[in-house]
Amino acid sequence: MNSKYLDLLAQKYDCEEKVVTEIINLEAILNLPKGTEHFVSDLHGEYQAFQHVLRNGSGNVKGKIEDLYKKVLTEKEIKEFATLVYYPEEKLKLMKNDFDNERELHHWYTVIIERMINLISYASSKYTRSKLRKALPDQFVYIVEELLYKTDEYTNKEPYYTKIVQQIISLGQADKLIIGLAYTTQQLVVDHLHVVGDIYDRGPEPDKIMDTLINYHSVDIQWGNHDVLWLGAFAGSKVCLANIIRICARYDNLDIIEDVYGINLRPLLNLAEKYYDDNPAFRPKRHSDEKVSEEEQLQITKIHQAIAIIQFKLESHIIKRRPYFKMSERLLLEKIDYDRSEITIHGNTYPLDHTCFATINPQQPDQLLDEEKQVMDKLLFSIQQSEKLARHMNFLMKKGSLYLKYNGNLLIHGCIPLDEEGNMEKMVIEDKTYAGRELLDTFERFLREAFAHPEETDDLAKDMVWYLWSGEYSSLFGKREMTTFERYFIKDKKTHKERKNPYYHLRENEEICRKILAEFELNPDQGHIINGHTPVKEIDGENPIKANGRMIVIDGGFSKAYQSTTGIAGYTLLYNSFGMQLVAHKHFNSKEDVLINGTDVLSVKRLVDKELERKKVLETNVGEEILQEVSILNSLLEYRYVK
Ligand SMILES: O=P(O)(O)OC[C@H]1O[C@](O)(COP(=O)(O)O)[C@@H](O)[C@@H]1O
Ligand SMILES: [Mn+2]
Repeated sequence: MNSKYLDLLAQKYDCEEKVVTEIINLEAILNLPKGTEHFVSDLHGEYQAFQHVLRNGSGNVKGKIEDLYKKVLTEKEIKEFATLVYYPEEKLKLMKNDFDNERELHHWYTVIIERMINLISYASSKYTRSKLRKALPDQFVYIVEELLYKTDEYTNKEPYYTKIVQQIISLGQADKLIIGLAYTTQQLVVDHLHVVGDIYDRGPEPDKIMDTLINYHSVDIQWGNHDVLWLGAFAGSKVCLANIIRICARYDNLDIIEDVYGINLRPLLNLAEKYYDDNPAFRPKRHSDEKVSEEEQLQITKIHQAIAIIQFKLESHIIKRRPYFKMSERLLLEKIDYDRSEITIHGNTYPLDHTCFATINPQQPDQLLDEEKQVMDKLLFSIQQSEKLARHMNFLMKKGSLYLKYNGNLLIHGCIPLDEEGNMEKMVIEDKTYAGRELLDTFERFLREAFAHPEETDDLAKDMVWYLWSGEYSSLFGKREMTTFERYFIKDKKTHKERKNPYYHLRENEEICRKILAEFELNPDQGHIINGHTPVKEIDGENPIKANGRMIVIDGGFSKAYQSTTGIAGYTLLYNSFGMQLVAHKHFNSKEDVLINGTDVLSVKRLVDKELERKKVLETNVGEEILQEVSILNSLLEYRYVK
């Protein structure tokens, strides 16, 4: 090993004992049980529902409480305790109303603090003390450690501990301590979080999800098609930008653009007011619980049309300059007979409804008006200036990838494009042919290049991001063509259908899944493909565990817009040292409902895989890294200290 490097390392480990201690520490960690991984996907801006799943660790918190207290507490007490761990601030407020006097309250504090300490002790039993220390509330580390590690064999210390707890209470610190301990528990029950794509779009609060993830102790993200659309927009792709604004208008979420990310929509509104009117095809989808005034709805409807038409024009430019995208069938504006108000697609002619083509010149239908160009320039300028969006997008890049190999599993939002025979589909990009893993790596390279050059708007990397959103061989889209235009303007529902990539029926087949795992150099006997993107229609009896357990689909639809078709409100997956469990979540009503009624939304847990022997850190990705560190430290020991 390079001696310069070892010299540098020796500055940190400046005596033999330090190196030896670290080696012993790392070796010990390798033999601990593997930490619990938590998989979620398709959050689609549903911050509240996501918070709940995160806070209860997909049922893990309640499970641990039950292990400890099933025999001593009633079901109601267990529910109350669990709710206190999920939402400590709010639940404390509610609980405190129940006590008639201070004495009763103090007694309750004493009991609860002891239970919480027990719970933490249990939940942290597979971690090192140092890891636990990092998870403890800063201001109480010393006190909590005293309480945690009390060995009271000789009962000498009993009064000492009782005194500590009483002091905390009488000094008015009990609430703070309980809140801190609740968050520590939440952190301990899940070691690492995987977000298998689609944080953005449809729901109202993707920004809050991003803030939560930024503050989360350990997370990775596999980008979803909606996430790359946002990345593309921020990175300079105008067509991606038009798309995100269109989707926000469609779902009545323009305040995300305007208020949350501070992007000025005034120029777009002015354009929209000038050329558009009311149009039933473009009215926003209402949030069930919110009322939009008629005036506001009309404004959104106009913006929605203005940005959709800009999007269709811009798409046409990309399709023309990238013939190898093979999307000429999507040059829809050119397939319109503007006099007859008809369109011919795939050889069939359909009447057009609810048209809004005031800015389109039939001779050159994809030409943007100067006003439209200016609006897009201003929007792009504004979006690239947004500090908050910059923070969120940089994090998405830093923690994200198109797919991830983690502890033997393949995590991917969309699909691996396949043909009907199950072969990896090929795509030619600038005269080179790619397929399978290589195609995905190429897509990711383009995305990173696009992000690194926000000043470019029309280069291949930028166009590629849009291809990832809607191209036939995109691993994120997974469908043959996106029929947005048809859904706005053509009645015939046949034209709305988006044909899925054969992957989506072939993934039921174990051999196919094994082949995909092998393509990614993963062990097909042990690995799983963990997929998001397509809602599992449990209502129709669809099983999220496919291909003899090799394939697990965890998009059950956090997205409210999709819950009526799925029948549930999302799947999540837990993978601990004993194996993998799939958790189905029922519809999440509200935080208030949980607080008052203790209704936990998760329902059935299903076993996916059981480990024959408890899995250790040694057998994980983290274990691999630790082994490398140990090897480096051994080199240092030899080079520097062993004479
Ligand atoms: O329901 P909407 O808003 O029309 O969106 C439909 C579009 O969303 C997509 O399903 C992509 O979003 P998902 O990744 O959530 O499936 C497209 O295939 C489709 O064109
Ligand atoms: Mn998706």
